[in-house]
Amino acid sequence: MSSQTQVHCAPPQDTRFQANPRFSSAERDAVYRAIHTRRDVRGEFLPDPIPDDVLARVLTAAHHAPSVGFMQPWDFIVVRARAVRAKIHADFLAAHAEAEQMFEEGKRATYRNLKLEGILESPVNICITCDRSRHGPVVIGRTHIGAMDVYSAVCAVQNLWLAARAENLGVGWVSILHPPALREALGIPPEIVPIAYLCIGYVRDFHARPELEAAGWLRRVPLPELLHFDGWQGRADAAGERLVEAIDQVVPILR
Ligand SMILES: Cc1cc2c(cc1C)N(C[C@H](O)[C@H](O)[C@H](O)COP(=O)(O)O)c1[nH]c(=O)[nH]c(=O)c1N2
Repeated sequence: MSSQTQVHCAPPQDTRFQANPRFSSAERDAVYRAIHTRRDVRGEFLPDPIPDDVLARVLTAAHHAPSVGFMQPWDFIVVRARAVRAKIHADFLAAHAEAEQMFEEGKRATYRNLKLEGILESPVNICITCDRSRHGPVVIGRTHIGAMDVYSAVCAVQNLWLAARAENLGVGWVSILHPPALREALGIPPEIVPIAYLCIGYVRDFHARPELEAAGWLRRVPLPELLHFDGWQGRADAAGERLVEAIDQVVPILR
């Protein structure tokens, strides 16, 4: 990065980034609003450019994700060149046609008609990668579960996704790609793992519900169905029942 484009994201006098003050209820609600109104965006992108300061904040948010042993295994490939995006889009079309055949016959037409990427419509694509050998072979927290570095890179994806929502930017994750084609298009070295290919840009609209839910593909599973108490086979005691009742009272913002 050139010195002219240096980003000052959190100057010490800026109280927004002080560690200790408690969140006000308005700040808390803003965080939940970002979580509940974040959407996977495919077909709603506008071509408007993303200002550098906005993109800088979103990337800085991604870089401040948690990571195993503070490894920060990620890199960010910012893709604007249409020719590069066109290459990746061509691979998407090939993978998408293959994917269709993997579903049972009755679902193929529905799958074919789903919009599952915005590679060319969005002005910027970002590939987040994972350098599994960064800082050497032994990493605090990855000594016994080897995939922790990959999970860390996914945390960066989620930070980016939420920060983008707060900036009124849509993000769509495209994983219907052949990894070798992605590597080739972006010149990713063999030791680096591509984790997420993301389309990012301003949007006409954020859908109120996940598009796959609106299309009748899958529904959101009620949270109580996913709760287990004191073990996989555990049953709710009185405290568990109270928690389930409390969950029923949670009204996700704007839903
Ligand atoms: C790891 C991973 C991979 C993908 C996705 C997500 C994640 C987490 N999603 C987005 C996914 O379909 C979406 O998150 C869910 O449908 C829920 O919708 P909302 O994100 O809540 O709008 C996604 N969407 C899409 O249109 N094409 C894709 O290839 C992918 N791939």
